[in-house]
Amino acid sequence: MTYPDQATPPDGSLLSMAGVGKSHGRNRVLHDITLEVPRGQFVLLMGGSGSGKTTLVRTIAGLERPDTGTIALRGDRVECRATGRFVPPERRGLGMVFQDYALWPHLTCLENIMAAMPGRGRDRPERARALLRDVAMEGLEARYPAQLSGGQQQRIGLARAMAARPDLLLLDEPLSGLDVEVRARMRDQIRRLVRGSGCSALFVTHDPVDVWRLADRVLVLDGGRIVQDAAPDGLYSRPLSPRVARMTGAEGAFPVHLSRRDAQWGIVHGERFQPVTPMGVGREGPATAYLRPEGVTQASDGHAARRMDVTFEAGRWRTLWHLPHLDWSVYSLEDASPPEQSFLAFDGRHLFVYPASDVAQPVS
Ligand SMILES: Nc1ncnc2c1ncn2[C@@H]1O[C@H](COP(=O)(O)OP(=O)(O)OP(=O)(O)O)[C@@H](O)[C@H]1O
Repeated sequence: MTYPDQATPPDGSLLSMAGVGKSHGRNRVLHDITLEVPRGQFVLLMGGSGSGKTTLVRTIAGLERPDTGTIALRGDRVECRATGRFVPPERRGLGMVFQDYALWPHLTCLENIMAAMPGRGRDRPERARALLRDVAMEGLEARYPAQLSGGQQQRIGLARAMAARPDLLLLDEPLSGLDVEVRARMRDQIRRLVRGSGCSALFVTHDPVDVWRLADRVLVLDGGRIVQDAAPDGLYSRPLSPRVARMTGAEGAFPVHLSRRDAQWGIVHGERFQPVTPMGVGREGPATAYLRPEGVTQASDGHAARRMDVTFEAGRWRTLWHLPHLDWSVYSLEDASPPEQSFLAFDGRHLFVYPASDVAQPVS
């Protein structure tokens, strides 16, 4: 879909992209990206390495120009290849936080934040201090960037991005490179700041935890195309590709034969008909299955299984089982320490079946 050149984008959209395409030489990096982001929405952008996430964010920022299509912010065109219209990054009213977002080295933390505030209002130091408090950096206002840890620099980068009161914040892997604890804290701060300000965010990440903690909506990019656009619960209940299944905790890939019985899809294991959730497979035949631990329970009429490994995680036993007659290795989550031998049953709502050729690449 593309809008006629002078047409107004749909009402209420903060960001509107239509038919945006981009190539680097012969490498097509973005294909016909068409997207609306309303005000106040937190959008996650996920996808494998090289899927085009950074390029997409950079075209919205105006740091890179697409070859085709239009981009509008607040209803105004900022990029239109057909007319040549181009609004430079500094006039797009966006906040940006990138993984290696450089702070001005010769300015203190407080000065870095104040320098990003438009106008000359007398309340600037006070507002800058409030932002420092928001990112838990009070007391460090006189420090220079070189005197800060990576996580602290990233927090100042976030405060600086918010200083101009943007209505759209672009974040390109702002948490990568931070250790787990700092990452969790920073994630909470981003959530609080973005929610508190009412701005929209477009957040690039490889970390599935971000989906559950931050997103209103998730866009999955593959080969420069948006292949899934869903709320987190939709992503969980209907992962459209093996990659997304893996992002939501499923393991595979098990070769299976998909069958249909009484209008129900399933796989046949000996005498048993195991219901499944078919994803993009419309006929019987060879297929590939992915299973989530939430769909595995011990049951006396289940498949014989041998415990291979067990770890205690967040109050539960995450157990790896081997099922010899299926030759599947699957995880379960147990409330009590599991026995060495047991029987396992599967819940078809967590057992996803894809065309045989679809096998997930690593998530990152
Ligand atoms: N300046 C450039 N010149 C040539 N090719 C480029 C350039 N920038 C990006 N690419 C290519 O475009 C594709 C998409 O890159 P991009 O950085 O947008 O992916 P990504 O999804 O952000 O990846 P990652 O998760 O690894 O950061 C890749 O194949 C990359 O090699």
